[in-house]
This record gives sequence, structure tokens and C-alpha cells, in this order.
Amino acid sequence: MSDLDEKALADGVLAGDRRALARAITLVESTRADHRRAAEALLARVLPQTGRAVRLGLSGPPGAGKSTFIEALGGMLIAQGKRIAVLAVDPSSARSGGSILGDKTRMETLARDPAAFVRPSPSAGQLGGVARRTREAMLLVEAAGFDVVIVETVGVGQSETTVADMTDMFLLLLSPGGGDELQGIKRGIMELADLVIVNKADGDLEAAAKRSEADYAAALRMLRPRTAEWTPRAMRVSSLKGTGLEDVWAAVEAHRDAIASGGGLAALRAAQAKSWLWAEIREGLMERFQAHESVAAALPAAERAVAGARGLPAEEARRLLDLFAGESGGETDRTS
Ligand SMILES: Nc1nc2c(ncn2[C@@H]2O[C@H](COP(=O)(O)OP(=O)(O)OP(=O)(O)O)[C@@H](O)[C@H]2O)c(=O)[nH]1
Repeated sequence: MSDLDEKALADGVLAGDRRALARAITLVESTRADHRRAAEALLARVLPQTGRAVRLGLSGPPGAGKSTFIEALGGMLIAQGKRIAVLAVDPSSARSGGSILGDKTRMETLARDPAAFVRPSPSAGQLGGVARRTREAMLLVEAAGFDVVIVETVGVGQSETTVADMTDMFLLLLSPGGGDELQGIKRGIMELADLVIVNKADGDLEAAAKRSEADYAAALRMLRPRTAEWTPRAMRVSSLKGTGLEDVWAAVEAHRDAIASGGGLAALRAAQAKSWLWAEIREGLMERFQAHESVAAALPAAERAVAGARGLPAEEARRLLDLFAGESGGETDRTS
């Protein structure tokens, strides 16, 4: 891509042109080296126009109703004149080829709305790679003028932590009843939640939802809050009927006000950016390490040695790291 194309693409994104935005996100999702350079140039151009959106993370077990909830909340926000973008982080799609969040039939109404932009998870690479591209996609949708970005993930491994790390507020959506174990909610995920939302508080499930809300509120009180400024809350909604959604949005705004007392959004974003920097360093180091010629040559023997209990992992790792750093192995050279 030439400088001229990048400028045109950046201008399109900044003008809020959805096709340019979609193309720009495809570019940042590409792993080709020349695309990566173009993506970085593009991001550098739009960077001054980023950072203005409300960045929300959302997770919940399959079936909790994340898509119904996002459609309902998104619809409400659009009616208030806001523009909303939804990005998915779904490492399962990378691992299995099948995707939990990526199928195109989700959030159809929202996806068709000109004030919304719905993007499924990038489907290649490990969580680290998916997270990098989602962070960059978030910058692009902000540059395109979206007011609210929801980064959605499903409870697989580390993805919640990753999403909580790149957003300002983390929402956990649950079904009524069932208890933690039944819903597969790990304690660690509860600890990330700024807001626990019990969905499906309607019809036959209304009473169960009310009980669950009280249970989760009690559970949250047992946990140490993530920040001094905000005490996590539990509430119930019906995404189907659209009830409780104003309360959710009021909590989002209360959370924004609350963090202002701790140095504000700027401090939070600065911490996120630092954490992003380190994530990039870790990713980049790992990529370079694995691509390093002498490391790649020595790696199988090191793996065999530790697997056969003939080598100490710490020592083998140090030997590989020395190779990577270009130091001679000296007397520690492998002879076997
Ligand atoms: N009664 C009731 N059912 C709901 C509500 N929200 C979602 N559901 C139902 O729960 C089921 C799962 O909802 P979806 O939004 O499709 O969620 P999903 O895609 O299965 O699961 P996610 O991965 O969480 O999005 C569907 O049958 C929905 O109709 C609600 O507020 N009340």
C-alpha cells in the first residue's frame, strides 16, 4: 500500500466511512509484513483522533444472551443519538477453526443499523494476536467517531483478563440461577467484573433473577474491589423486554464519574497503554525468539532433554536465551 492509499484510507476512516473502516480493520488484522507496516502507518495517522469512546468489556457464558443484550443496549444508545461499535475477541475461533462469537447471524438488527458497526473476532492466531488486532480495531472505530465500543468475549481461558485490560469497565452477563459452578464462572472472572448483570429477568425467570442478583451482590461484597474508586454492583435486566438497560447505562456513567476521582480516565488509559506496550513486547519477543535461526535449531534438542528429564528446564531455557541474545554458549555447548 502506498502512502497515498494510506492517507485515503485514513481520511475515509476519519470521515466515518464504514467501508473504509472495514478495510482498515482488515488491514490491521493481516499478519503480512508489508500490511503490518501499512497498518502501523495508518494507525499513526488516526491516533490523535482516538480515545474518545466509552470502552466497555463484556463477557458471559454461552447462552447468557450476550447478543440479545448488546442488541438491546445498542438500540437504546442509538435512540439517544450515540454510535456504537461491537468488536469480538474469540480465541476459540483461532484454536478450533470454529467460532463461538464469530458467526454472522448474531446481532442482525444492530449490524444493519447505520449507527452501529459490528465486527466478528479476527480468526487467526493466538489470544495475544487476536488481542493486538482488537486493540487496534478499537482505535480505528474511535477514529471513525463511534461513541461506545463494546469488546465482547466468551469465557475461554485468558480472554476476559485480556479484554478487561483493554477496556474502561468490565461487564459480566449471567443467566438467572444455576450458581457459579453451573455457569462455569470462575472466581477470577467475578474479580474482574465492575458490573454483574443478571439477564432474563422476565416472566418465569423474574424471581430467580432477583435471587441471583442478591447472591451476586453478596459474592461481590466478599471480593476486594479492583480499584479504590469503584465498588462493583450487581443488577438485573431483561434484554428481551428492554428493562433495566437505563440502569446499566447509569452505572456506566457513575463508573466514569467515580474513576475521575482516582486520576481519571487519562490515568486509566495511560495504564492500559503501558500494559499494551508490554503485551506487544512479549508478543514480539516470542515471535523473534521462535524465528531466530540458532534458537530454532537448538529448540528440539532442548525440548527432548527436558521431556526426558536429562535437562533442567531453567538451564535449557537460559541456554536458548543466550543463543537468542547472540552470546556464545561457551562451555555450556550441548554435546549430546
Ligand atoms: N427470557 C429471556 N430470554 C433471553 C433474554 N435474553 C436472551 N434470551 C434468550 O437466551 C438465549 C440466548 O440468547 P442469545 O442472545 O442468542 O445468546 P447466545 O448467542 O446464545 O449466547 P451469547 O453467546 O451469550 O450471545 C436465546 O434463546 C434468547 O432468546 C432475556 O432477557 N429474557
